[in-house]
Amino acid sequence: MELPPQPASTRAPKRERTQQGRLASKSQGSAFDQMFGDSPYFAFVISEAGRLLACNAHMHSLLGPFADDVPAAQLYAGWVLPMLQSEALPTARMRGHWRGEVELVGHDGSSHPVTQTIEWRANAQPPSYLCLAYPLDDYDVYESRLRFKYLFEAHPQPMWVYDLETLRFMVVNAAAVAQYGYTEAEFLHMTIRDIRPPQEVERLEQNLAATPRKGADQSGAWTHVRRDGSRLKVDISSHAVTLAGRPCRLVFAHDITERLRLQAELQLRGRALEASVNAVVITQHTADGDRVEYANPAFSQLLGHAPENVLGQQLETLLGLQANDDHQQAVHAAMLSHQEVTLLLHIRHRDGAQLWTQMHVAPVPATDDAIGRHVCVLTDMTAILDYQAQLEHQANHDALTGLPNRVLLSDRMAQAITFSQRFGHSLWLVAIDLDNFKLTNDHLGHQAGDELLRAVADRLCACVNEGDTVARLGGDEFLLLLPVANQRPMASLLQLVQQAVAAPLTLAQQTVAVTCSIGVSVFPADGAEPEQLLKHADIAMYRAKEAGRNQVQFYEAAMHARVAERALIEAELRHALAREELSLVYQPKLDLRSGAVTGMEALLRWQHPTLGSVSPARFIGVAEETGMIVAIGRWVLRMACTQAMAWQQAGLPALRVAVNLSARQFRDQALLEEVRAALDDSGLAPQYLELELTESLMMHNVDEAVAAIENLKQLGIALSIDDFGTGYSSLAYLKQFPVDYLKIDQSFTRDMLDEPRVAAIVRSVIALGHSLGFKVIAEGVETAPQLDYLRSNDCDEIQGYYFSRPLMPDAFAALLRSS
Ligand SMILES: Nc1nc2c(ncn2[C@@H]2O[C@H](COP(=O)(O)O[C@H]3[C@@H](O)[C@H](n4cnc5c(=O)[nH]c(N)nc54)O[C@@H]3COP(=O)(O)O)[C@@H](O)[C@H]2O)c(=O)[nH]1
Repeated sequence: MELPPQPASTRAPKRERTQQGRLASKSQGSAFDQMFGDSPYFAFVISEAGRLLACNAHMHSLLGPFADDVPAAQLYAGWVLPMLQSEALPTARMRGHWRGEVELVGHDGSSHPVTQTIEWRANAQPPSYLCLAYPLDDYDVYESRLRFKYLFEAHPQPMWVYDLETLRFMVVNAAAVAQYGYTEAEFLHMTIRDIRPPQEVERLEQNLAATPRKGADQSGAWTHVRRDGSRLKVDISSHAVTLAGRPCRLVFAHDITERLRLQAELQLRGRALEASVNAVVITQHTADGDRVEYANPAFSQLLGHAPENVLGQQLETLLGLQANDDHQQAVHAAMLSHQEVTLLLHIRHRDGAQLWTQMHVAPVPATDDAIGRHVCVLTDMTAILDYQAQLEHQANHDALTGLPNRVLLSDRMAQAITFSQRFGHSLWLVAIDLDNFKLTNDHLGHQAGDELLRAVADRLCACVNEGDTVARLGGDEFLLLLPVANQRPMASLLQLVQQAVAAPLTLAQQTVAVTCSIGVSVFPADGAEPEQLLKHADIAMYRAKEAGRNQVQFYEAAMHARVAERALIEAELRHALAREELSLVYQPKLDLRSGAVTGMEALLRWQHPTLGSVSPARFIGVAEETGMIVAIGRWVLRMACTQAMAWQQAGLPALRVAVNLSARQFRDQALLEEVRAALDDSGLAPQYLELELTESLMMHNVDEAVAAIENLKQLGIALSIDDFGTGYSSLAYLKQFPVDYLKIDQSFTRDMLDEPRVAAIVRSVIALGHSLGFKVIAEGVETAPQLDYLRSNDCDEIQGYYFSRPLMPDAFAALLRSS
């Protein structure tokens, strides 16, 4: 019920009273007029909202006039209003009626103590309170005041009346005593200034100055001080009353300290929600889903919806969840679960972008069991999950080619083995290693090498089916994991892989073709464990390399022994130089026309304490692959020069010593300097040193080989092409090499008398060598017919067991002396 200011005390003109009478008739009908129109009592009707709906003529003439829609509060003295609000109307509403003494006031300020009954008429149109009041006699007044005193005293709301002129407290109730800590007696010696802090006194004075003597009801928030000095915030409502004939004000002081504290706290929490970087949304459960009741700015920002478009919307729609997909169902279940649930959701931004969010759903406890509201906190996990996915990808994939790496391959192998076991299929592991990749890398640069590896990766992927795995294990090693079901044509697949890898490509403006060596192990025949299968595929691949590269080898148990031997050789060879287990033997070369010894080839020997004499065929390849050949070759070069010089110094004929140069040595940047140093340190004149280079070594990168050979040649040494005929030589290139000798490979010498085709090759090589200005020497000459054939076909020199096996230095010196 409102407490509006009381209107000025003026009587209404007759016309208004008539209108007011009509107000009563309109609202309540003639029944009200018939019953109460002429009554000497006050009869009136109050609406539910506290407005005067009708009144009888007695009331209108004595207290009115009343305008339309008058607040009922205007009919009563100020002190009555709290009782009316807190007791009279609620009791009438609850029990049907209420009876008590109140004070009605006329517009002229006249006071009318009355006994009033209030009846709640729920069925009236509109539902309303019917109020009947009749004046009190003196005893009634005394009794009424007594009742008021009790009500005042016992009321839980702190109240007092103060004198408007002296500002002294005239009466205070027990609740005020409790709220402020003063005794009643203390209060009665105080003024209302005494409960104000100094800074509020001026405001009080201004307020009092503005308060008319019998002025309006007032309200406002004030700070008061208790007896102990502590402060409290109070909501004051003050009403003009007359006590002991003096103008006073009745004051209600409602302590709102706690309410303000809670408000401030709520404001703070509200601010925290608004400022939160996490999206917070409150939903209300309805028959058609959970609808947004509140959403903080972070929620709008997360999903790209304008804040005003979010309220009232279905949460699942805003999250962009598809009906009945897993995430939508998870949200739905969480909302019905009555529990706090945390979900990881794939949601959709308004622009369609997919986002990963963690959504914590907390139900807000409702008074009954019904599902009410939920507070949902959404944390954007997109960046962290993307980062995790990136890390996971990096951990499982090769950075250069993007192919699965060894880690992911292990996983896939384990899965594939399980799958193959379950369905009775076999599984092929195909280890692929590029042939001479190192050469490409060194000659064309790492960038070109990387490009080659990427191209090979793409080509391998193009060869296989979905469900196969192409992995890169590092360097130039690739692996295919191929489940074999339904008579898959594996032979043609391997052929396809070989062809795909070997197809020419342009790298660093050069056309390059790289072959590969392939090793295959098969599950379950070659092993049941991933590691074992990998190892066996690897062994087969090494076998393919050993067997001349560019071929496919399937794993066989016997290969294992070869691998073990290779590992042993490698381990022991590392110490061979330091332990002085290496030595050189020398095999003479003869001029076919004169029969004179023209020179000798230095050949390496390894005498191991337990392995015995280890043939170069067993260890040169290992030395080459591991890079040990560089140090060993340097030693051979120095030793051969020193020995040749020693023989010269010993008075033996000055002969040229030939030293084999491996591919690794040839590519070594320090080679030129090492040859120069070997000559300088030994004192051997350059024309007495010959380097034997293999054909394949020279043809790999012709331009670089030509440049390197020219540099060596400028030292004044001789050069020969070893094993000629076993590789591929372009005649166009051959012309460019400033070499001295072509050396016919011993396999041709061996077969030339038995195979006319080989004999024809030998004859062509001799002719070719001569046409290019080279001398031709045949190695591996073991018989007189071989020697005769070579001589009759104009070969220049020979080397072989027919004349001499490779000899120890002393034996070689003896041979020289005797020849
Ligand atoms: N990079 C280096 N390679 C070297 C060095 N020393 C040797 N080798 C290479 O090892 C391969 C095997 O050499 P080896 O066992 O010494 O065999 C050589 C001769 O003993 C053998 N030979 C000579 N005459 C005959 C014969 O009439 N019949 C026959 N069956 N074999 C014979 O031929 C090998 C010489 O070959 P080549 O070098 O091609 O002239 C071999 O490839 C060596 O090159 C070294 O220090 N560094």
